[in-house]
Amino acid sequence: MRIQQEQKQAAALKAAEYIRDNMVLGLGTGSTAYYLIRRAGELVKAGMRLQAVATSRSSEKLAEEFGIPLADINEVSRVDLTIDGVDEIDPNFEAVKGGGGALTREKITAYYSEQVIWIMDHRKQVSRLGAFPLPVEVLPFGWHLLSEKIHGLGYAPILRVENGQTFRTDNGNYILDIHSPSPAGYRKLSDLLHSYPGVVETGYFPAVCSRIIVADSSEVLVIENKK
Ligand SMILES: O=C[C@H](O)[C@H](O)[C@H](O)COP(=O)(O)O
Repeated sequence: MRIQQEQKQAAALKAAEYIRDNMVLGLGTGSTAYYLIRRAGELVKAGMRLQAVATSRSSEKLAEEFGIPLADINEVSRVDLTIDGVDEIDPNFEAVKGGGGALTREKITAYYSEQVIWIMDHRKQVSRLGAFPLPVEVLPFGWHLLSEKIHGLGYAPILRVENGQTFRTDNGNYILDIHSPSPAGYRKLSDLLHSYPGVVETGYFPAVCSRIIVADSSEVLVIENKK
């Protein structure tokens, strides 16, 4: 476990080398992004001028704790670089995100960022997406009918529960976690889900990253997305 945390930290520290003075920085969410936010705080303390936009309330709190100036995403004219974690990523840089429920804000921030770096320990790399269920953010209104509809298509959506309570995203919505019977099908499934009223966003991320940074027990690899 400790080794895994060290790998997350190593990937985050490498990614922090891409942060430049005066950047508007998108802060990801999760245990890997934690190390990045902490490092960004150190850079600010050392004199770097940064403005950050957070992909979740938890990352916003961390940014405050580490002294990183925050901006509302609706008040910035650009995001230069977003650094975030992933739950699974395949060799084509397609990813599943949203294990922490932050997928919608993460996707918006990633799409409008000049550059995106995904950081991870090597366990996140898979040959095909599918072992991690696809998180789907849905409106509470009508979620049950939507869930039945998805069930009727042959999937098994599970309403996310945390500490005995229905999980609520930072946007006040629910999460359905969907295991796919066809592991290669997350892109198709995501497109289909977008056609249903009540679906806010899915955790399937096309290859929007500029590069990924992967750490294992011996090295930290920077892999460029050349497409
Ligand atoms: O909603 C959460 C995010 O998508 C995270 O980036 C993802 O779950 C990875 O988190 P961690 O770095 O804790 O494994």
